[in-house]
Amino acid sequence: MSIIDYSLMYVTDDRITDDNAFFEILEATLKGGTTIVQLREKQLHTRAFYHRAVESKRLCDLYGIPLIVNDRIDIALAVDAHGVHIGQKDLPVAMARELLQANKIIGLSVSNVQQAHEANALAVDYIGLSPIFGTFTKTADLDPPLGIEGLKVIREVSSKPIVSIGGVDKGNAAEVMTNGSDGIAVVSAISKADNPENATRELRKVLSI
Ligand SMILES: Cc1ncc(COP(=O)(O)OP(=O)(O)O)c(N)n1
Ligand SMILES: Cc1nc(C(=O)O)sc1CCOP(=O)(O)O
Ligand SMILES: [Mg+2]
Repeated sequence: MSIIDYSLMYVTDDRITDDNAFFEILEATLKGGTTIVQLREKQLHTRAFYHRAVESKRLCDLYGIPLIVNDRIDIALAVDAHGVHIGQKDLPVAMARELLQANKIIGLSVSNVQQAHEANALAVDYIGLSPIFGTFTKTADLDPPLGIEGLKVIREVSSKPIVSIGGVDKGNAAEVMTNGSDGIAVVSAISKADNPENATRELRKVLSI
């Protein structure tokens, strides 16, 4: 697989129930230059999730941008996505790697130093540092924010690319990058923007990409 650019990950917003609005925002951020997309659905039943995945893959392919699927390895395989993002309570990484080909991306959530150490020995392509700041987007099962100090500590420990998530926006993205992140993952900074395409361009500017 070609080198993946983790610098700006758009994580889709599962609060958007209307498909037209959902795909309008996805296409806008692709036009604006998002570098990777994570399809994240926590409420949809499998069939509806699959349909969103099929259309998301079509759009991402059109713009030449990799698509990964949150939690659901079956759906990632079904649509030939570029990979998955899994958490500490999802399938173990070793099993995920067995189910996926060696060239698929696996991202793993890391919320403390011990998990960062453990991830070094796992077949993961990047770690999702979660959360870096407070967020209103995800309320259940959220660890305490690590902050910039936590990011610095995990940067020292981790041999993997770090993608920071949680409350990241154009006001703090530069600080997140200069303190050890290889990329940012955002929901609201794009999905709640008046103009998601411009918001994506502004984030790119802040990231100097
Ligand atoms: C880039 C990135 N990092 C962390 C997460 C969180 O994943 P997880 O812990 O599995 O929680 P859910 O997203 O499934 O609620 C992520 N999605 N992306
Ligand atoms: C999907 C997700 N996971 C998180 C974690 O810390 O595990 S925070 C989060 C949502 C991030 O949304 P926003 O960019 O709107 O703050
Ligand atoms: Mg998960």
